[in-house]
Amino acid sequence: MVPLTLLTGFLGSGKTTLLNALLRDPAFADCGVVVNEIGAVGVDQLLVEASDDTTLVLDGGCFCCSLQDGLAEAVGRLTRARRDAGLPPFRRFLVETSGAANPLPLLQQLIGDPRLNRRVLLDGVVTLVDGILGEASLRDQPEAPLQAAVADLLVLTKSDLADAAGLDRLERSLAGLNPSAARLSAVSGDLPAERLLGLGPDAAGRRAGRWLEPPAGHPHGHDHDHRHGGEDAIVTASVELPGPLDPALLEGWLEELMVVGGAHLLRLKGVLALSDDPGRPVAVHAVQHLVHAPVRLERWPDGLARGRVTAIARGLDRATLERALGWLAAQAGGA
Ligand SMILES: Nc1nc2c(ncn2[C@@H]2O[C@H](COP(=O)(O)OP(=O)(O)OP(=O)(O)O)[C@@H](O)[C@H]2O)c(=O)[nH]1
Repeated sequence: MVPLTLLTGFLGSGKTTLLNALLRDPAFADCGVVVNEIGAVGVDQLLVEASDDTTLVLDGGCFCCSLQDGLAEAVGRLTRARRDAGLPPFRRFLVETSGAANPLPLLQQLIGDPRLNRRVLLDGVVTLVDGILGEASLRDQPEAPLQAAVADLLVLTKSDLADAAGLDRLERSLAGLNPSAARLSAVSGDLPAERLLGLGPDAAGRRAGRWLEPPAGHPHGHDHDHRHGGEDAIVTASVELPGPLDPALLEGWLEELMVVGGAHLLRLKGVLALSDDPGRPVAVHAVQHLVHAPVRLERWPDGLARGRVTAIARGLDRATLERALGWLAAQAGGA
């Protein structure tokens, strides 16, 4: 399985700038690149500094609407072209979404489309947030809070131009929208490329702790009222699971959650012990109605001593989400 990093973020937030910086780093050698942008002419193709046989620009629409098969086809085409050219296989894929994209359909494709999930494994969603315009985008643009809510890593850009008070407000908004994502600042794509690797739960279990950062200094279940206030607010909840869970019980709980809250669930992530093999926890991952097959880890990840599940939803009452997670925690001997 080839790890795939999804780079998203609102228009002009610095995605192509970061992409180019990453492609110059040895950590991203042998990387296939897919760029999606809306518009008749692929401007970003001119901007992405990579050779033609590693990069594909899809400019006929957006992954989340008219180009629904686009990513699967692009990954397949790049892989075949690489093989036909006698080059070593790609070690990673980087996918840059269009700035106006809703990332949920793309995440669903990565989980549910066999043409993708047999070939690539999501190794993290990296969302860029403009240090100057980010707060306004989160408030005024429906896609921006979705992009932030599904991130594994949030990168604040343009801190060289933004004022400290504004950045602080933005940090707090982001912590509320997505308390379990790590946050970094980058100026013109300048960040340690290594920090973007291993953002998904790898089978060795070393890095799943990164995938599921503990909610950092922010109250659990915080409501966020970015534009979609009231019924459409983004809510989060996170629980610890001290003991193992019965596998059938977890399965039943996930099924029930999908029925009750699937349409509202932006992302559910968890690392937890099952009673059949508590020393080798499983990583669970769901986006809306789609649940990824649990990934069995070889050991407990660094930085994670007990199970944890985090959920982010939109348009679901916070108490309902907390109740659902609380019930699961209680089955695992938690509060
Ligand atoms: N000062 C400053 N400028 C930046 C930074 N990051 C990106 N930029 C500039 O911001 C502008 C937009 O950056 P891009 O990398 O094209 O942003 P994008 O997210 O790919 O844009 P779209 O493809 O239109 O969504 C460019 O002029 C960049 O040079 C930063 O950290 N500081």
